Amino acid sequence: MYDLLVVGGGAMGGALAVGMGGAEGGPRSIAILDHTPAKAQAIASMLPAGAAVNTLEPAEVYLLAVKPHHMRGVLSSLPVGAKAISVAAGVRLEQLKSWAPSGCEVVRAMPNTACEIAAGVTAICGDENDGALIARAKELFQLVGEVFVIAENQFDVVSALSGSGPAYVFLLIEAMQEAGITLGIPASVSLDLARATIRGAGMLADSKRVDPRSLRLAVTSPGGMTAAAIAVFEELGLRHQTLAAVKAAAQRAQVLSAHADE
Ligand SMILES: NC(=O)C1=CN([C@@H]2O[C@H](COP(=O)(O)OP(=O)(O)OC[C@H]3O[C@@H](n4cnc5c(N)ncnc54)[C@H](OP(=O)(O)O)[C@@H]3O)[C@@H](O)[C@H]2O)C=CC1
Ligand SMILES: O=C(O)[C@@H]1CCC=N1
Repeated sequence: MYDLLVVGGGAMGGALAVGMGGAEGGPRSIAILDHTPAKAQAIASMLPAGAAVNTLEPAEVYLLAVKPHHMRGVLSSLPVGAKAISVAAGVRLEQLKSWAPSGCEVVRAMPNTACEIAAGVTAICGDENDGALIARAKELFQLVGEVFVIAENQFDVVSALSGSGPAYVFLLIEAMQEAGITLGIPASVSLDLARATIRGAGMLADSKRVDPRSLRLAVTSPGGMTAAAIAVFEELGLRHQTLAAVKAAAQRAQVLSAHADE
């Protein structure tokens, strides 16, 4: 029996398998199942104890990392009594449980792709009577970053913040690079500057653990360059845009949930 079987060797399943498989004290054996065997094999080859499999072989825990509309098919094929963790956006516990065979336990997790390098953030939720599986999910996801156990009614907003969040930061890196290029900096230098700046700012915010506003003010000399830039961001509505974007992502979760039922 495998300690963990990851179904779906795409962006998220791959990141989790690589992150968990490479972590000290992680699952001793990880199997990966994907529609495309070569994808599963590529992931397995990166792990000390990884195997690509072609069917749902016995496993202590099944980590389901397929798209929301594939979740019903995968859950209904699980063995009776299986323990499963779904990372699908939007798809609710009630739906997941209704598709799984009898005696299965299912909880939800919302990781992000930084789990691949053990710098992820994962939210977990489950029903009260699934405490043991919630605890196991917590152990697994703590191998690859920070974990928050939250109520399911907060899951869509949390998913929109930390699940999708890396993409917002990558968009900012792209935008900073493009600004540099437009203003005369070579593309590679501009990208290196943007990337290193985001890394340093993230690390500083994380290590200081203070209100990010105070970190911002420390950069923003009155009447200086940064103040000129921040004034433009505020005038163009960065905060409003961010709220609208996070809201759009959270609302999309409801559509994904409805489509998963079809
Ligand atoms: N990407 C991210 O940052 C995050 C994603 N998620 C969630 O993770 C899930 C996966 O997303 P993501 O990794 O981006 O998607 P991908 O499309 O990259 O990966 C999904 C993989 O699963 C395969 N697959 C689908 N059905 C089966 C099946 N029955 N058996 C075996 N393999 C199957 C797909 O193959 P094929 O392409 O041939 O269908 C594909 O390779 C989604 O539910 C998403 O909501 C959650 C948090 C963050
Ligand atoms: O975009 C998506 O739907 C998934 C969920 C969070 C990140 N990626």
